[in-house]
Amino acid sequence: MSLARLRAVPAPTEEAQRQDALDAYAVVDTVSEQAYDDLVRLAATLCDAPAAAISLIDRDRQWFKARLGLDQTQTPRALAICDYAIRTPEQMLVVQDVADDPRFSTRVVSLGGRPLRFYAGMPLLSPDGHALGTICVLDAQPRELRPAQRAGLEALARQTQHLLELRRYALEQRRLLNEREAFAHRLEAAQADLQRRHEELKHSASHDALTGLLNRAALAQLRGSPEAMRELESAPYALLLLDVDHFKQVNDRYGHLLGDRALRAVADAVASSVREGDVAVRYGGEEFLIVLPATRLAQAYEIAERIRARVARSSLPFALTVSVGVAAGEPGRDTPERVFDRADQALYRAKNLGRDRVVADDTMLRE
Ligand SMILES: Nc1nc2c(ncn2[C@@H]2O[C@H](COP(=O)(O)OP(=O)(O)OP(=O)(O)O)[C@@H](O)[C@H]2O)c(=O)[nH]1
Repeated sequence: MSLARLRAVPAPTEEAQRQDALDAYAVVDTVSEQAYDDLVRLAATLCDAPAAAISLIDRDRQWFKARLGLDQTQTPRALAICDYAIRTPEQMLVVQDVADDPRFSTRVVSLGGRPLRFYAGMPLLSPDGHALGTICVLDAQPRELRPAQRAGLEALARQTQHLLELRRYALEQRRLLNEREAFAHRLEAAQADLQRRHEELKHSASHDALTGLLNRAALAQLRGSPEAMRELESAPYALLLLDVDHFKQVNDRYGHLLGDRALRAVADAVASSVREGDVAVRYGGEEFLIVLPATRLAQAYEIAERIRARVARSSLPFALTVSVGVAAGEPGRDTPERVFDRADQALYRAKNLGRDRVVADDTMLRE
């Protein structure tokens, strides 16, 4: 081989691809591993050499993944004979006497304090032919390799390549696994987000945005559910129909924002006065319907009074009052619509009697 060919420096793009190939193994600067150490020991024994190494040619240095009889863990690339070896990737580089060869300095590596004289390195290739480094044997005296030793060193180079491939395969598997896990997490998060949006949508379809109480659609759904109606009509129940007094004036005098605040105050008074299982609905603009299952008229009247008193005490910059009509239903006797009509008539009377009051329907007592 000519000197010129040995000196040929790889083109920058070729070198960049070679470096990428080496980086794909993520092996430089990793801890020592028994499998690589064993290959180096085998190389030294086979070639009857005091030193051997698996050398990887990194950007500006050679780094030894495994070494035997060598003092350094790495050297500058410019001093690395292995860097020459990888420029002829398909063949072994043998330097019988480094001291006789003007290309190399004997100070490149030191073998137990003695200068290097003999070098034989077989390039390690990636599957697409990029030379990553070498497996090499070294000696402090000039010499040659027997053909069987050359063949053995070539075989060990192939074994080193297999080891490196296994490493890359394991890394790739881990990367795919991580990717799959990340994807599964993203999917889970997206599903949770979808579920949350679904719940939000379901909530907003059945709740009034201003007050947080149920809306008319939810009431219609309740009315349409035979199961819910059976449950309601299994015991005496009551309905409250509540209307804010002179609410138009509130809006006109104080504006819609304060009007909205007043509606929220009424809703709060309602929500804090009913039990779990009661159904509070914003029925119209300033009208509320409260369904009280298993409740008799007198008890319902008390609840209505409590709501009325709480509204009157709410902290608003103006006085706010409500009128409430109360009616009760007997199972098997009154339809909910009939009870509703009675509550509505009671509310009408409350308004006519001067507002800010609760009026109970007494037709049941009279009938
Ligand atoms: N701020 C606000 N006002 C509303 C809302 N919904 C309905 N209103 C107003 O509520 C008022 C209801 O007025 P009316 O039905 O005339 O009754 P009122 O003024 O309360 O009088 P009485 O019921 O007879 O005491 C109207 O002015 C509506 O514009 C709302 O969501 N926010």
